[in-house]
Amino acid sequence: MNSPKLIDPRLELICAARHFYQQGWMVGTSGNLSVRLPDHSFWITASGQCKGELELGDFVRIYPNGTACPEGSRRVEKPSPDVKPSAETAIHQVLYALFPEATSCYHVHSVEANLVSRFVKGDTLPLPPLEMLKGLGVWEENPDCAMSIFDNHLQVSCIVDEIKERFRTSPPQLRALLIRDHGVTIWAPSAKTARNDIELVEYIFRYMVAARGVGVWGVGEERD
Ligand SMILES: CSCCC(=O)C(=O)COP(=O)(O)O
Ligand SMILES: [Zn+2]
Repeated sequence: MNSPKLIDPRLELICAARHFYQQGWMVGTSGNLSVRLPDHSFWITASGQCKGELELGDFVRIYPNGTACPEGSRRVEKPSPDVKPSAETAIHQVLYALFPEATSCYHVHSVEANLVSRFVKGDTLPLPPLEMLKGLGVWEENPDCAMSIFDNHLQVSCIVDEIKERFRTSPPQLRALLIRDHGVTIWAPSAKTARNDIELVEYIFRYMVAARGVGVWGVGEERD
């Protein structure tokens, strides 16, 4: 009997990135995706790669102490010295640390995410009570649901510190956060769920932008 073939988890990230690129959510080199392995290391997209054309060599494996696998070791998982992990690796790291059930973390940049991030000044974005929220685990009649928003900072470590601080004291309603004028990040228990969740949150953002355009009242605005 043949033993089942192990599928390289980077392949799923390559497919997801190509799909998001085609949607216009990972234009150019924007966004980053990671997948966590049973040993708690994770593969993350290398910095500055075109996300529509990723190959197996465009990933870096980060180990629990936060370092990439050392070159020259038997497990060379940094394809060459000039390949650097995503500049936003620390965001993936903090989310994996805060949410141990997460095995995938996806971050994309869409026009709609940036528009809705300006609908409010505060640190949460109320979401319209759409049926789609059920796909994100919100099973309530007329749900009062909001997504956490963080300010964008040039220093990624500042964004990380704010995520750590806020989520430690008040866990988010959804497995998602929005960085203002930047993009959304989701974390999920599987790659399949992560891809689904990105699609759903982007649908909700699109709806919110369209609803504003046709004057639907009160959608995604701060409540009094
Ligand atoms: C043009 S994208 C600017 C950096 C960023 O926000 C991003 O998501 C991609 O950075 P990476 O280092 O992961 O390529
Ligand atoms: Zn980004």
